[in-house]
Amino acid sequence: MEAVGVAPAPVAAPEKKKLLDLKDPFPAAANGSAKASPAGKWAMKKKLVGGDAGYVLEDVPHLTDYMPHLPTYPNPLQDNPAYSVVKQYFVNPDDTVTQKIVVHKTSARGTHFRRAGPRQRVYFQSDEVNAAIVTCGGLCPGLNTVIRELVCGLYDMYGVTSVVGIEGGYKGFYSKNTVPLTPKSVNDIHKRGGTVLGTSRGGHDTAKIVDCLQDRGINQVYIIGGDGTQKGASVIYEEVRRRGLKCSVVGIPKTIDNDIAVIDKSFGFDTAVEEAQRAINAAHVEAESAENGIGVVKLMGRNSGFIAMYATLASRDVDCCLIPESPFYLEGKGGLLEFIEKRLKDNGHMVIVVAEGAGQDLIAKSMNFVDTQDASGNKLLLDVGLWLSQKIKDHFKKKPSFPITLKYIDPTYMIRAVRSNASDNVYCTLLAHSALHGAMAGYTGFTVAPVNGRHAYIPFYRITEKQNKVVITDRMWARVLCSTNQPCFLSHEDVENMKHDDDEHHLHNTQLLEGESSPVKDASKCNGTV
Ligand SMILES: Nc1ncnc2c1ncn2[C@@H]1O[C@H](COP(=O)(O)OP(=O)(O)O)[C@@H](O)[C@H]1O
Ligand SMILES: O=P(O)(O)OC[C@H]1O[C@](O)(COP(=O)(O)O)[C@@H](O)[C@@H]1O
Ligand SMILES: [Mg+2]
Repeated sequence: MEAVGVAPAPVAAPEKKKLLDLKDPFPAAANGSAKASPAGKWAMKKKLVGGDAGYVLEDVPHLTDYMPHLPTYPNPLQDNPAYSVVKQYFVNPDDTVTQKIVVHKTSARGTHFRRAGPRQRVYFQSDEVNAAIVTCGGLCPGLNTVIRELVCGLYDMYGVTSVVGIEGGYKGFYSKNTVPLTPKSVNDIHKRGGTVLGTSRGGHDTAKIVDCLQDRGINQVYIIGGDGTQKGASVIYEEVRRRGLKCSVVGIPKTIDNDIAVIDKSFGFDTAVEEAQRAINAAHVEAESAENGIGVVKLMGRNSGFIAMYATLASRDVDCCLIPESPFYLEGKGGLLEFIEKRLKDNGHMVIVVAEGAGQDLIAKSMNFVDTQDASGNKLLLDVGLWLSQKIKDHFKKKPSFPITLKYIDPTYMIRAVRSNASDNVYCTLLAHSALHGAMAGYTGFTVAPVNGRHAYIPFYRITEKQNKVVITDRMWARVLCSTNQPCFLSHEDVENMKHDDDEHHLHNTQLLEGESSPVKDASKCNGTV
């Protein structure tokens, strides 16, 4: 393997591989010795390793990057009867996971991530570990399962008995006492929605959080949360490294919005989509039973319309799905109101699913609204469901010969407050295990998640640099348009511009190959119904 970049500086790598940490600015510091300069100056550098045929490993940091002489120990799992029957239980140190699995014979091998899983040697002795777990941001089905499996996994697989919970999100590090977590105390929590630790927005104070880690001797911290949380975890890692602490900082991605880049899908998303079906069914039953019945359902999805899109595809009762990524308009030819009228004339009823982040520009314009933010800096949204329902009612009021019955259903918090379903539970278990295997093996500054079905350790910057969005020039959105037969609200010119804007996104975030076009791209007829 050869290094990509400049001025490679060899370091003692975890698995005796010749990994090269490029431009590593971190001098090895004694454990606990804080330095004066701010963490920002030590911002995370990429750790890239090149190989044959365009292979690149975007590796994650390791404690030995800045503490090169750490001792290692045999992994206690090798004596665990549950795992002794597993052939090749430990992950081969050379295993990496490819970001793209659709390739041509001439394609470069491209970006890879380090494969998650247990290593033959670990960097912590069982009785040395003091682990902490925190949950941040909005609720999501499966949070309790991840907490449970971290606690039980550390106990059962690594004999770790010191695990504490941080209550109420990031601010809990410096404003609350910790709660001890044991397999007994977490035994049943996966059967409940929410998070037993509590959560919050805002309150991230890097210095105070790392002071807490240092004061309490916490040397593994598991941070469960969405894009905002992972940004917070990244700066905590930088500060931990700057202070030269032996502490693995591990991110576990959470959000029902499914807006986290690179990863296959975030946990709880499936459960939320399933729960959304109940609201859509209700809307459909109500709509079907009334004269010109319209059911409007608002679903979560601040910046990304994945829940609305998947719930629509799963249901097949939806006539129109509106998401933040696809602008729409109400009045005139090709507009939503014209479409509603036509669908009601054809079918006598209809269901509209709208993601909460859709149409925000339209509402703001009609209300002269000033932007406000939540404690984490997320833009507070206007209620598109109420607004849309009112606009539809106003429109049909002007047509007394066309009476409608509209029911607005807002199940927003219901779809994220439920317990996780069976498949999310299994997913959460694997996530937790992958996370703790990584920490025990000395990796740090990473997020764990499946990439093309294989769990991988992903550097924080790849998770936080952009949000995952529905690509409306991609095949999946075309499937929605096809199933609902709704207008795509775009002119030929819009589609052309979008093709250009989405090209980079396509090649980066989807399995499309250079030069390959998606059906909607080709369907530039898309200024009416597709
Ligand atoms: N850029 C950032 N740097 C540090 N901390 C952040 C950043 N953005 C958000 N956070 C913190 O992460 C936590 C969760 O963020 P939030 O956006 O509310 O939810 P989510 O993590 O689900 O996206 C909050 O406590 C917030 O203060
Ligand atoms: O009202 P809250 O708790 O701030 O949450 C609302 C937001 O939380 C979400 O469910 C998820 O957001 P996060 O991933 O940032 O937690 C969004 O869909 C929604 O806009
Ligand atoms: Mg977020």
